[in-house]
Formats: sequence, structure tokens, C-alpha cells
Amino acid sequence: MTTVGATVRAALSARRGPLLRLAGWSLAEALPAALTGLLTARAVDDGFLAGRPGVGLLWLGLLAVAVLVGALGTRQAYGLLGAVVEPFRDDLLRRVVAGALAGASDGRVDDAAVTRLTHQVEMVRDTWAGLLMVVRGFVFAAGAAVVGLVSLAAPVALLVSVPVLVGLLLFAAALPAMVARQREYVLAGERLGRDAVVAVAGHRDATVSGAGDRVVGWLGGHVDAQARVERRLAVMAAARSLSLAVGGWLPVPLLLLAGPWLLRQGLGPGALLGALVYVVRGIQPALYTLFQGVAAGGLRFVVTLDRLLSTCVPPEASGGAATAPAPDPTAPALSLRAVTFRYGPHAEPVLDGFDLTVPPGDHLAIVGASGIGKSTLAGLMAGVLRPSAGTVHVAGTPTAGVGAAELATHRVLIPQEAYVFTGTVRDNLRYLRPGLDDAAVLRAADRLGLADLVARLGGLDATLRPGGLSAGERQQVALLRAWLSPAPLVILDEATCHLDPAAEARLEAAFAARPGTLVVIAHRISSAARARRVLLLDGGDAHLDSHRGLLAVSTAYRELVGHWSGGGSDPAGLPGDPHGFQAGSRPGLRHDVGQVVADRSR
Ligand SMILES: Nc1ncnc2c1ncn2[C@@H]1O[C@H](COP(=O)(O)OP(=O)(O)OP(=O)(O)O)[C@@H](O)[C@H]1O
Repeated sequence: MTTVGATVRAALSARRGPLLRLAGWSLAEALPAALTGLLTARAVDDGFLAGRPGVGLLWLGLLAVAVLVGALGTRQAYGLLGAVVEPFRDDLLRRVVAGALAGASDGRVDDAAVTRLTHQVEMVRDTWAGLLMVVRGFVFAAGAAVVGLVSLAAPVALLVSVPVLVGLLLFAAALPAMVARQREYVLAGERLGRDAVVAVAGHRDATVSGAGDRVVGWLGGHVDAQARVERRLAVMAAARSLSLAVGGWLPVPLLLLAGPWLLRQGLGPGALLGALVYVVRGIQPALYTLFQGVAAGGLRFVVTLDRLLSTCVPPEASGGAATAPAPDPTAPALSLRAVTFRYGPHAEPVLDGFDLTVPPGDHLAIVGASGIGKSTLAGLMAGVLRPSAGTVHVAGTPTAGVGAAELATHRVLIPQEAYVFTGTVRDNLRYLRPGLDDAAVLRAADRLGLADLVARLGGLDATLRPGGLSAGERQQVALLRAWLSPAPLVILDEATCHLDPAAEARLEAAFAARPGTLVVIAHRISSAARARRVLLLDGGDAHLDSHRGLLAVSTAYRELVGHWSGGGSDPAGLPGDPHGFQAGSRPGLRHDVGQVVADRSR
């Protein structure tokens, strides 16, 4: 499991640019803290005490300018905070949801768990932002104050720095215990909440069976436990106060006690006052904010992030294409072994002990009656569905436990209802390959005969509104997007059903010529005839052969072809049946494909 420390380090190193800019503006923000004591000392020693109030006011005016610069720094720093925090939140959310999806059984996701996890991600985001600001604020404010003290006099800086360091060390020593107490506190709260829900849900049974007192006692035990943990947490507040007393307050009496000696060494009274200003206005509030911030939001951040990471898919599994291993070109494009799939624990299996190997570069058409399991098989091939038993490999990579981003580099699945989103034509087309240049996109559009469509949509910069597109146009946009994807395997699940036969033929031919492997859930007989091999899903059987081969050996296939091309205005498809096949026309077909393996490629 990824640790909190590693996650924080990765988040910081991934956002180096914005962090550096944040540091730059933090310097500006720290300007008043750095100058406040120095300018006060000048105003007093060279101005007011020297009988030159004008000079004193001038120094104070400079301080006012520094305050304005600091305010500008604060404004910019908060703006930059989003650039550091939001990508961290996005990445965490992606991993958490991927973890929830990976943990889902039979494709069923626990919605409540996802909601709880996303809520916790928001909490981590907020506390992360708070922690960054607090730590950053302390480093720059305290650093500025120390620089100011050194510029006043080195012995003064030493007198202040030593107790500050001791206070920080005390706080750091108490931190592990604070984290442990905070974790106990969170767990006790969760336990109480969970069991209270159980008790409330079962209160009728408890009352009827006379177990009310036992339930109250049981819950009371949880309340007591939480109170005990809270008391232990409160002890940690004492450790915090001690650290603040040493680091933030001790320098004041030390400076006052050393005052006569410092004045004898030539330090002006204004400089002594300036040093006190640095301590009281700079170091003390910075320490207070640091201790409070770390003890409250910081501990919540560590504990909540730690719990979230235990549910996450590691970044390498959910990360972007850059971290995903490349598909193995020598492995079969698809390999299904003993795959069984059912939509529910008590449902009949749609596939049962199914085997299939698709070599790289193959062009496979899958045919069968409506409801026989073609889309289910496509979903399994694409890793969208998980087999109840057996394994599915895409280009040598098992689809189980692989993140969506990695899968996307291996295969692209275009379903019947194509997905188009509100955004530019360019973003829609480059969705699976964001870095691609416009020329390559337009070349591909031309290659697929879709240049007119792109022009009609208003060009690459135009905004697509999904509602304004016909079903056929949506399919063409999705097909061009799939063509542009880096994935070597393309699965078209009746992805051309809203196009006319000529457009379908043109697009399928283009996909067949694309380097890689093509699997088409056939919508028309012509799709099957164009394919190198045809997989026929039949009731208790499955057959794999060429179109001609199947025509020669399979009565079921001949019957389907007969239905497909039999009469009507569309010689390539069955009139009135958008699927080409009709379950009613094949009463003998069952939904279980059966044990028979039709795999002649092995
Ligand atoms: N989400 C689902 N929940 C339960 N059963 C489902 C689900 N999706 C499909 N099925 C059932 O699984 C079987 C196979 O469906 P599938 O959609 O894979 O068949 P198909 O051959 O693609 O059909 P069509 O050609 O009509 O698209 C059918 O009996 C269908 O009713």
C-alpha cells in the first residue's frame, strides 16, 4: 500500500512549478514580517528618539508599503494554492473510485461507499490545502523574523532561535502520539456511528425481546470508549501548549532579562523593541498557527489519507498512459480462458466456460441472435465486465485489476450508443489521445471519409452539443475518436448501426486497414463477410471459421444469413430489425453459449 509520506512526496514533486511560484509569492507575503522589527527599530532609534519624527514616520511609511506588498503576496498565494491542491485531489479521487470499482463484485459498486470515500477525499483536499498554507506560512513568517533578528544583532537572533527550536522539537516529539490519538479518535467515532445505526435499525427487535438495556449498555460502552480517547487527545493539547510556551513565549522574558546587557553592548532601545516585535508579532503567531493547524487539520489529513490509501488502486494501476506498460505485440490480441459470466448470482450464465484466442492483426466478426450474449462478450473482452470465473487477457495484460487508464491504452470499445460530450470537436476526437496535433486529426478524418462531417460540425474549434447531433453523426465522431486512439485493439459493438451500408463498409474497411486487431459485433451480413474470421454464438454452441467456412458447415449460420439478407429494401440487413437478427426467429437459441470451445486459432 502507498504510504502517506510517499503520496505527499509524489504530490509535491508533481507540482514543482506551482509550488515554486507559491514560494515566490510567499516571500512577498513575508516581507512585512521580515521588515516590521527592523523598520520599527529605525523609526524609534533614528527617528522618534533622535528628535526627528519625520524620519520616524518615513520608516513607518515604508512598513505600510511592505504590508501592501505582503497583501498582494497573500492574494496570489491563495490563487496558486488551487493549482497545487486540485490535481492532488483529482488523482486521489480517481484512485479511490478505481479502488471501489476494482473491489466491486460482479460489476456492482457500493454507491454508499463511493459517496463516503469521495466525501473523505474532499476532507483530505481541504486539510491538505490548510496544511500547505500553515506550513508555508510558518516557514516564511518565522524565517523572515529570524532574518530580521539577525539584521538587528546576531546575539538577539541566537537568544530567540534557541527556544524556538526547542519548542519545535518538543512538538515534533509529541507528533507521533498525536497521530495515534487522532486515529483512535476517528476509529472510535466510526465504531460508535456504525453500531448506533445497527442499534437504531434493530430497536424494535431489541424492545420486543427485552434486550433494550443490553443494547444501551453495549452502545454506552462505545460512548465511554470514545470519551476516554477524547480525554487522551486533550492531553496532547497540553503538549502543544508546552511547545508554544517554550518556542513562542520564552524568548520574551529572555530578551527582557538580557536587555540591560544588550544595551551595554551598543544595541539601541529601538532595536530591542524591534526584536520584541519580531517575537510577539512574527514568531509567536506563526508557531501558534503551525501547532494548531498541524494538530487539527494536519492530523485529520494524515489519518483520513491513510485510510483512503488502503482502499485505493495504486497509482501505477490507475495512472495515465505514460505509466502503463505497453501492450505486448507478440501476445494474442485477446485471450479468454474458461470464461463464465452471469448478470446475477442466481441468473443463468450468458457465457459458460468460454475460450477464445484472437491473434494480433485479426479481423473477427461476432454474430448470433439478439440476446445471445454478443455485447456481453464485447464487454468482457474490453474489461468493462468481469468474468464470474476464468480470465481475460488483452495483449497479454489481464483485464482484472487493471486501471481504466491502462486498459484504454490496450483497447477501445465503441458501443451502439456512441458517447459524445459537450466540448470542442477537437476535444471529442482527441479524447483518447490528447496530445495529437490538428493535422493528424484532420488526416484521419479524411482517411475515414469524415472530413465533411468535421467541416459540417464547424471545424475542430467548434463546440459539440450532443443533443444537436443525429445518432449516425454521434457514431461517426466516436468512430473517428476510436481510430485515433493508441489502442491496438478496436471492438465495435454494433457501432455503425445508425449508418447506411456504404458508410459502414467504408468505415469498417478503414478500421480493418488500421494496424492492430479489429473485433466487430456484426450488424449486417456484409460485416461478417468482410471479416477474416466469424465467431457464431449459438445456443449451446459456438463456432469459429471464415464466413465461407461457416456457410459450408453451419446450418445455424446459413439460417442467420438467410434471415439477414432475406428480402426487404435493405439487402444487407433485415428490414425493421436494427440488430439484423431476431431472437424470435431463432427459438432454438439459448442464452448459454455452452462449454464448446470454437477456437481453431490454437
Ligand atoms: N445489465 C444486464 N442485466 C441483466 N441481464 C442482462 C444485462 N444485459 C444483458 N442481459 C441479458 O444477457 C443476455 C445477453 O445480452 P447481450 O446484450 O449480451 O446480448 P446480444 O447478443 O448483444 O443482444 P443484442 O444483439 O440484442 O444486442 C440477454 O439475455 C440479456 O437480456
